[in-house]
Amino acid sequence: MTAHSEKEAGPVLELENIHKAFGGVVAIENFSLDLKAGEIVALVGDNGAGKSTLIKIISGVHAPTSGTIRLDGEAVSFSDASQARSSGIEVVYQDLALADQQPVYMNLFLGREKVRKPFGLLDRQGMMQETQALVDELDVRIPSASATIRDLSGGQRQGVAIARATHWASKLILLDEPTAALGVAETAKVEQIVQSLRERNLAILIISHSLDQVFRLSDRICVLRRGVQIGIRETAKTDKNEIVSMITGLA
Ligand SMILES: Nc1ncnc2c1ncn2[C@@H]1O[C@H](COP(=O)(O)OP(=O)(O)OP(=O)(O)O)[C@@H](O)[C@H]1O
Repeated sequence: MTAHSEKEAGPVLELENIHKAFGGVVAIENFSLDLKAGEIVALVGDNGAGKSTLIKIISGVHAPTSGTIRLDGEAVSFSDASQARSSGIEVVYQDLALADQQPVYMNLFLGREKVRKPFGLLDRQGMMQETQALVDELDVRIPSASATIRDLSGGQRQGVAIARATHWASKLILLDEPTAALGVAETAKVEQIVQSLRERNLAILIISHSLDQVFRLSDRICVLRRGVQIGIRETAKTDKNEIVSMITGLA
C-alpha cells in the first residue's frame, strides 16, 4: 500500500470527546465520531438535541468548550467559519445563503470570485464555464449557469447550494436539513445529488428529520439526545424502530 492510499484510508474527520456548553446549558457532551471519505453519516435527534451545534463546531462557527477535532489526522482549531472553509469544509444550510438577484455562476463563486489578470476584472466567462461543467456533472437541472437564482425552483436552488459546496469542499460537506422545504420529486433529485458526492471521495454529514431519508442515504446513523451521544449504528444493520427508540429514549 502506498503512503497516499494509506492516508486515504484514514478518517477525514475525527471528533474526540467534544463538549460544548453555552453558559450553564450543556449542548454537547463527550461526542466522538470518525468520518471517512466516500461515507455518508446521518446525525439524528429531536429538537434541541444538539445537531446544529455540532455542525457549527465542525464548521468553525462555535469553538468546542473541550475536545479535539482532527482533519486528515491533524488537530485543528478554527477561529471562524472561513478557516474551516479554507481547510476544505463546506456547509449547506437550510436557508441556503444564496444571493437571489445574482446568476447561478456568481453564487457558485460568491466571495471567492475568479478574476482576470492584470486588471482584476471578474472572469465571468471562466466562472460560467466551470459552473456549467459542474452542474452538468452533478445533474443539477437548471436552465443555464447564467440563470438568476430567484427564477429557480426550491429544488434547483438546493442543487446550486450543493454544487457550490462540492466545488469548494476538498474534505467534508455538512448538510443541515437539505430537503426540509422540498416536495417529493425535488427531494428525490437532491438525494440523488447527495449520493453522487460519495464518488467524489468527500465525507458527508447530514442532519435530517426524515428517517426515511436517513435510511435511503446514509451508511451510518448517529443519534443524539439532549446533547448526549446515544449511539452509532450501521444503517444496514438497524431499523427505524431502533433509531426511534434511541431518539426518544422510549423502548
Ligand atoms: N448560541 C446558543 N446559546 C445558548 N444556547 C444555545 C445556543 N445554541 C444552541 N443552544 C442550546 O443548545 C441546545 C442544542 O441546540 P441545537 O440547536 O444544536 O439543537 P438541534 O438538535 O439542532 O435542534 P433542532 O432540530 O431544533 O434544530 C439547545 O438546548 C439550545 O437551546
